[in-house]
Amino acid sequence: MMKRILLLINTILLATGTSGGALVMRLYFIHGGKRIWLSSFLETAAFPIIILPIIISYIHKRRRHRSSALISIKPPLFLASALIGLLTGLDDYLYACGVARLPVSTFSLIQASHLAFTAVFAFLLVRHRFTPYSVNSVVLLTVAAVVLALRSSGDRPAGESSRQYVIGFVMILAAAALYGFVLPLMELVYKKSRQRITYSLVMEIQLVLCFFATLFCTVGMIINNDFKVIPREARDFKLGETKYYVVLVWSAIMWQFFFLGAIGVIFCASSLLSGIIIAAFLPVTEVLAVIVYKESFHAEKGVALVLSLWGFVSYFYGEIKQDREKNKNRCPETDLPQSLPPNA
Ligand SMILES: Nc1ncnc2[nH]cnc12
Repeated sequence: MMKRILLLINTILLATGTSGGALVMRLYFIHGGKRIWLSSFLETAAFPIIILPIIISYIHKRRRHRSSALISIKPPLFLASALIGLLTGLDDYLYACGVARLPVSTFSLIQASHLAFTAVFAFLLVRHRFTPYSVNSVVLLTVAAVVLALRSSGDRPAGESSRQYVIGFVMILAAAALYGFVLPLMELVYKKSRQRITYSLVMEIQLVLCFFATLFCTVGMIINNDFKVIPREARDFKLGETKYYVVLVWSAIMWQFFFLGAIGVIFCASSLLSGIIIAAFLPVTEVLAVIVYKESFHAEKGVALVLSLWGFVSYFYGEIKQDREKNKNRCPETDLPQSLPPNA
């Protein structure tokens, strides 16, 4: 029961973060923001906010066991999280390059390949067992993103050279592949860990991961002089100086939700489900962009939204069905030996 509540909370965090983060990042670029390293830095820079829930969880633990430590992460898990953090830092940079350079539709198409990469790596790294429902869900979500991208022809942003466009394309594809690798890698780390993984340990992992990703992007910002440019960029920001800083702060908070949600969903369910939620909320982001940024609405966005909701529901229906069958098999009256796992 507790795991179900945690799954719900983390799904909400991931969904809010994936849509909100992308929308706020786009707001930054639309209104005159240009710094790619700064944007990637913001993806993980709000990591100190995670210290608060870690302390709350520690106070709870102390009530039950006087000997509990504030930080329980051991060196092997720390090292693995640090390594995944560095990969995430690189991924953040690639992702920000794509968001800055590509029109939304092309970006969506390539983002969709993210789910395919996650599915392949989940199979290779953690031997994820697919059910007809999860396969159906992956296919529907991929089709949804392709539909979204059908309008991409000829919508290269004004003033952008084709070389810049190709660079953006390659960068976002690399980000999709890398993040499609990182999610199952995290699942593998949970599986192989000698330490028992609890949710408070997941938050510690998030802290270490985001610290190293931020460190990676800080180096990029220093080399590119981003820190010095911030006051000037704020003065020139089309929405005004104060709003510039508000946008930066909200971007950091939204992305923190995204990353905690992603590794939290892996803890409660699987890396594939994280990928499915990210893909399912892609059309939601597009429809929200129509509402809040008055971007043009076309039928493809509506169709993509319906397909992705269908894919999302299909996945959960399969899970619920599998759960029910498992429970039925445990029931004494139907106590026949089951040689085949449900939905195999
Ligand atoms: N760094 C990132 N942030 C948000 N979404 C992503 N998808 C792939 N990489 C990502």
